[in-house]
Amino acid sequence: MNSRKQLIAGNWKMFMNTQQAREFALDFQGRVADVTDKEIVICAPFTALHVLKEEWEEGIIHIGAQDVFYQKEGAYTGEISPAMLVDLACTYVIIGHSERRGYLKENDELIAQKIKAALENNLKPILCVGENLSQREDGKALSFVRSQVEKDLSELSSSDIGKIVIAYEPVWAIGTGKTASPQDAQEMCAAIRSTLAGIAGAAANNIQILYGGSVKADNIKELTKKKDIDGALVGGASLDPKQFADLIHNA
Ligand SMILES: O=C(CO)COP(=O)(O)O
Repeated sequence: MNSRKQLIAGNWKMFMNTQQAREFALDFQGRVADVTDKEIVICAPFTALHVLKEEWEEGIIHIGAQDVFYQKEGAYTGEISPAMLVDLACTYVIIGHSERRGYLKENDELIAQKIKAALENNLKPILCVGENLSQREDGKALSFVRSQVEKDLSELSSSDIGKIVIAYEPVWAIGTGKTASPQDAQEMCAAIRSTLAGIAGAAANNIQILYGGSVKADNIKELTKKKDIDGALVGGASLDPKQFADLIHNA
């Protein structure tokens, strides 16, 4: 038996200005007010976080950011510290998304530092891992993702590893309408769990592992039915309150 609750997180990426965020916030909260068996998170752009704090701070919807820096404060132009996110009522933060690894050249060492800093400030990291298409076609997906997990968690104690969330997001499935098959997604999430067990022991059993990549209201159920898939990290389908609420209800 495990104590894993389903977690459905939206990643708004670089969408939603403050007015759109407010309209979403007001509409969405009523649509999911009945959801008690799942955790719901919206990871908004930094510029919209204060709006979600104003609308949701007392509610059931958790607020998250999409990145964080690893220093407490200082001369780091353009960066945002973990404490600044806590000040904006964030409890989650996405770290190591493939778009940042790709466009911003973030490497495993930097990602490991960010995870450690987030945990020191009681922010729950959602660590994103996943292979690209050529790694999948070459049969290297499992070994690549396993090594990402090991490197990105290398700075952490076993008890800290127990506090994180992992999102398996195959790069080729993001924003493409191509979802990994439930079998392939399950195989990878099980491999991630066994890697976690290797480094953190029994804590691995309670770590939420999400799938991400073209998740929609009509394909979520077949994914979350799988034993090691504990929810989803959702991009495009989290931008519309009705669509995202339907997805959560179907999960
Ligand atoms: O990258 C993702 C979430 O972090 C997935 O995006 P899509 O759901 O738009 O494919």
